[in-house]
Amino acid sequence: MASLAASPAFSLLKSTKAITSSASTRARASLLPIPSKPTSTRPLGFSAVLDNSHRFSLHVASKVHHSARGKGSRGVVSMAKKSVGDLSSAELKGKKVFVRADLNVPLDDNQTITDDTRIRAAIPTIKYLIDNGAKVILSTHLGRPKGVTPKFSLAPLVPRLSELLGIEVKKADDCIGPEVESLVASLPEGGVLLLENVRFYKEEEKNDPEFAKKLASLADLYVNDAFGTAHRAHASTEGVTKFLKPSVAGFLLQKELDYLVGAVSNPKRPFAAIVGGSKVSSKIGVIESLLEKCDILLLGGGMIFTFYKAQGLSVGSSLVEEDKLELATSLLAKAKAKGVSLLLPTDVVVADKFAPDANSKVVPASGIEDGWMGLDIGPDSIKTFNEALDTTQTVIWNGPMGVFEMEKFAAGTEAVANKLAELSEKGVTTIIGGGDSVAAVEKVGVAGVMSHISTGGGASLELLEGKVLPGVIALDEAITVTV
Ligand SMILES: Nc1ncnc2c1ncn2[C@@H]1O[C@H](COP(=O)(O)OP(=O)(O)OP(=O)(O)O)[C@@H](O)[C@H]1O
Ligand SMILES: O=C(O)[C@H](O)COP(=O)(O)O
Repeated sequence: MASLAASPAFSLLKSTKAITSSASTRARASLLPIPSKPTSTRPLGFSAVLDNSHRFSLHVASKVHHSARGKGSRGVVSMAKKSVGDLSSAELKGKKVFVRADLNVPLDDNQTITDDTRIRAAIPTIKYLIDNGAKVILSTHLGRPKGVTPKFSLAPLVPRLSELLGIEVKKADDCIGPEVESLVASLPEGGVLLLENVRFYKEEEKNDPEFAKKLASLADLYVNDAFGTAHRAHASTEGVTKFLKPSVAGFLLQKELDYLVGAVSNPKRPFAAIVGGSKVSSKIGVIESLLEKCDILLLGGGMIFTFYKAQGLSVGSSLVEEDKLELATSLLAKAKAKGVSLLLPTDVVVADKFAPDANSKVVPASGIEDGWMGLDIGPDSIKTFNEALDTTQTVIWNGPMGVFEMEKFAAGTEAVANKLAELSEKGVTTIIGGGDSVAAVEKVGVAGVMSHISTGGGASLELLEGKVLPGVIALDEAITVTV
């Protein structure tokens, strides 16, 4: 951490506070005290805790009504989302269950699935329903079609789904209407019918109530397991819940919430966040939200040059968002005020052009010359990041450290992937928050050892920003009261 570490600016960024000092405060802050007299006017707010069984609970402050309690008494009303696992065999046997999954998988020009992660992730919920004698009506979107578009048909998904489920999955050519209704009527217990791409109807994305009602009319109850689409208020993710009860969360949705909300809001500490990617502008919300929760924040990727420039360093022709210099300064100040140890890379790999065959060299953060652009973090930074990560118990990662698509600039991203794999094997909770970081851990071949890899890009970013997802909030609550 040679030059930058020695600079006054850098030392200001380092926390002087013991890393664990705020842990208990933060844990307490995530509990809602039961008020001493009845109230219906508490401010709107959300917080999340993991209970002893590691189950995510969403606390909806605005909806809490309590009877009088003695002054000073504390308790928690847990409004966890009801899960498909809460439904017994008796409640499921013979029932038609509308399952919204996110099977929006990449297909190549031959209509071959190039990554089946999302299909595999949807299997536990479907299997649970099959094993309990339900009739599964499976729905998803694929791509962003404008009307009926053959290349976005779900037909290529059927063989893989059938193989993974070990049964012959039937497919409908539509997602509503008489043909679908008759296929549903002939569905046996334990059978699966895949409806055609729900986005073939523009009413889906418009969250049209009449369309939602038609989808709902096919089934007796609703399971949302489409985490990747939970940030969309669409007919099959949100509208349908108004017509189908119960409406519950699938196992994948539950797991995503457990990690991206539960483990992040109430982490084993020290808790580090690693944020990279191209631009600071697309990660402002995530950084601000994580600054409230983490002990260590490591920044990498193209966004670091905006931070460098804000500190008066030369950045050559590196990616810089000129209109975000003040924001970068304020984020650094915020980290300091919050006692978060924020580490910026102290050296970078620079290139003379944005190309795989560019000339490259390693320079200190303060040594980027005109005509050169930073495309990866350097070896000193990797070492310092690794040392910081060695102290942690929970790590969340979103966004690559460099232009990892080009071999010459992939070392920083691959080093983080390998470090997280090593930590995960030692029992540290490691969460990969979607997007390109997922591609990076897959490229390095360490995806299997991470505690959690999110199946949602936009949805995981929104959750990490602290937003409430429409597809989640619409589901039934399983209210438990703990005093
Ligand atoms: N120093 C850099 N200069 C320019 N681009 C960079 C740099 N470092 C990383 N990138 C690019 O940033 C892109 C990823 O940024 P993005 O903000 O989209 O991250 P993400 O959140 O992981 O991805 P997604 O948008 O898919 O969720 C990669 O394509 C990578 O090549
Ligand atoms: O791939 C995704 O992020 C989800 O399937 C959501 O797709 P969308 O961005 O087209 O809504």
